[in-house]
Amino acid sequence: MEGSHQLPTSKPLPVLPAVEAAKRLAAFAAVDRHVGLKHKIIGIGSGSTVPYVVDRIVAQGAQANLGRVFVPTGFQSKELIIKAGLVLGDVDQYPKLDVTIDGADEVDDQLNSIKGGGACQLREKVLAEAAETWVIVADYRKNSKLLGTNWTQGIPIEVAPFAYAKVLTNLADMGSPATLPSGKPGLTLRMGKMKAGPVVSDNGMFIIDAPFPPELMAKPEELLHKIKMLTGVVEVGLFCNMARAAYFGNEASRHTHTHSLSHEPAVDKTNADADTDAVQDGTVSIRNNDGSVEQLQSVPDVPVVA
Ligand SMILES: O=C(CO)[C@H](O)[C@H](O)COP(=O)(O)O
Repeated sequence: MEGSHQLPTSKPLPVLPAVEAAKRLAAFAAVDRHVGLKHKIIGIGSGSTVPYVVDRIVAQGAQANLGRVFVPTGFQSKELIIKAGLVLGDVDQYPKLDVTIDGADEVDDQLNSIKGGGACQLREKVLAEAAETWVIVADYRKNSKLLGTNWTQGIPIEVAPFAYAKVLTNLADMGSPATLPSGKPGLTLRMGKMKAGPVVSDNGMFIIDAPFPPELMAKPEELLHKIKMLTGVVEVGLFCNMARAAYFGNEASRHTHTHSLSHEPAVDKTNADADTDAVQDGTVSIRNNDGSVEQLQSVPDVPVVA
C-alpha cells in the first residue's frame, strides 16, 4: 500500500477469553479500516471493547499519532486516552470529528443500536453525530436482527433527576412493562452498585432502563422520537441511522497459541467472560450502512496504517 508503513512486531499478543478476543478482533479491524493517517480528530467511545481500539491506535506508532487529538465520550475513555499518552481534547474545542469508534449493547440488521449500558449515551450520541464517520465495535453477542433480543434490560434513558418519576410514569403508559415475561424486573430507575441510590451519569443525570415489547422495538426510530419528546428526557440510548458500519468479532477456535504484537494491550478484564481461551485468528463480520456484509478471515497482528 503506497504511503503506508508496517510496524515491527515485538511482544506476544496475550491470549484472551473468547469474548474478549472477539472484542479485540472487532476493534483492531475497525481501526485498521477507519483510522488512517489523514484522520486527526478521533472520538473514543465507552465500554469494555473500546480499550482495544485505543491499543490498536497506539500500535500505529508515535508518527501516526503526531498531531492527532482524541475526544472521549466520558470519564472512562478520558482515562484511557490519558493513560495511553494520547492528546486529549473536548467536543467544545472540536465540534467536528473525523471518526468516532464506540461499542454497543445490541445492534440490529439495519445498524440501529442500543447504547447506554455504561450510562454514557448522551456524550456518545454527541460524538457519534459530530463525527463524519461513526463506527460500532462489538463481540458476537451484540449482533441481532431485532433490538431487545439479547439486551433485554431495556433502552437506557438519561433523565433530569427531578423528572425521573414523571418519566417513569410516561414510559409505563407507552407500554414499558414493570416485569418482563421472564419474571425479571422491567422498567426501572438504574440503581448504583456499591452505592446507595441511583446511578448518576457523567452529566449528573439519572438513568432509566425501559424495555418494550418486540412490536415496539421493531420500529426503533419511531420509539426513539416518542421517548425523546417526553419532558425531562435528556437522551435516549437508541442510535438510529447513524453508523457507517458495525464490526462484530466472532468466536475464535478453542485452541491456544500466541501471536506477536508491537505493544502490550491495556486489557480491562473486569467484564471478561472467562469461559475459554481463544486466539487472534477468529473472523470478523462487518455490516456496512449500504447493506453490504463482509467477512474478514483474520486480522493482522500489526496495523498497516494508510
Ligand atoms: O454504550 C455504552 C456505554 O454507555 C457502551 O458502548 C456499551 O455498553 C458497550 O459496552 P461493551 O463494549 O462493554 O460491551
